[in-house]
Amino acid sequence: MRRKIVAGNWKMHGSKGLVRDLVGAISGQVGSGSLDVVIFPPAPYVSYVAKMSGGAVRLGLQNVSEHDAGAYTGEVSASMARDVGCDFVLVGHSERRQMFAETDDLVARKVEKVIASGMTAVLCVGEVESERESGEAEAVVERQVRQGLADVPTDRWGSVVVAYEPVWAIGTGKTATAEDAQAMHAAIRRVLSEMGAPANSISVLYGGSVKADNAAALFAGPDVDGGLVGGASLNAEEFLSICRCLSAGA
Ligand SMILES: O=C(CO)COP(=O)(O)O
Repeated sequence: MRRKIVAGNWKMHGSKGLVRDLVGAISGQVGSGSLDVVIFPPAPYVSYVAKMSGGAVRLGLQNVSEHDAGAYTGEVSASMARDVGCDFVLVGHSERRQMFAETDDLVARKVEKVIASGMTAVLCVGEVESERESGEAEAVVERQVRQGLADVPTDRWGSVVVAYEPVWAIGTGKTATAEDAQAMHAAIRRVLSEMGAPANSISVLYGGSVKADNAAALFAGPDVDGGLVGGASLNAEEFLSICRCLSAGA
C-alpha cells in the first residue's frame, strides 16, 4: 500500500503567530489513519511547528545543502534537518531550479544526502508551459526523475516520494486536468519501474494550485497519492478540506 500524503509547502511565508493559529487549528483534526500530513515551514519555524502540533503532523525542510558541514554560510545540512525532527525534505522544487539555478545533477546530490541522513526525499519535477505546449512535458519529467534519482541505493527506494508540479500551474490558479495529472503520474511510475524501483509502493503527489474545490478531482486518479500544496496550505480550513478529500477517497 502506498502512503497517502498531503503536504503543505509554506515557501517563504509564516510567523510564530501563523504557526500558533494554523498548526493549532489543524492538529486536532489530523494525525490518525492512513494519511500523512506533512508541513514544510521555513527552517526557523520547524521546532515551533513540532511543539505546537504535538506530533500530529510530520515535518520537513524545503531545501538542504548538498554538503555535510563546513564553511557554507547560510546553508543547512540534511543531518541538521534530521536532528531537529524532520522526516522529509523537498528537493528540486521548480522555484529552486529556476531562481537558484539548481541542476538535475545538484538535485541528485541533495537527494543522496537526504536519504543518507535517514529522511525521505520528495523529488519535485515538472515541465514549464512552453514544454507542455510543444509536447515535451513527459520527456522533461522523465529526465528529471531519471537524473534526480540516479544515485538512490537499491535498498532505499522506500525513502523516495515524487511530486509532479507542472511549473505553469504553481501559484497561477491553473491546474493540470485530472486526466493529464493521472497520465503524468502513470508515466512517472513507469519510469521508476524501468529504473528498478518498486514503483507501486512509491507515493507520487500532485502540486500546482491545489485548492479545496479541485482536490477531490485531482486526487481521484489511481496513480495520484496526494498533494503538495502551496498557497492553500496557509489557510487552516482550506488545508483541512484538502486533507479530507484524500482521506475520504482512501
Ligand atoms: O509549489 C507548490 C507546492 O510546492 C504549489 O504552490 P501553489 O499551491 O501555491 O500553486
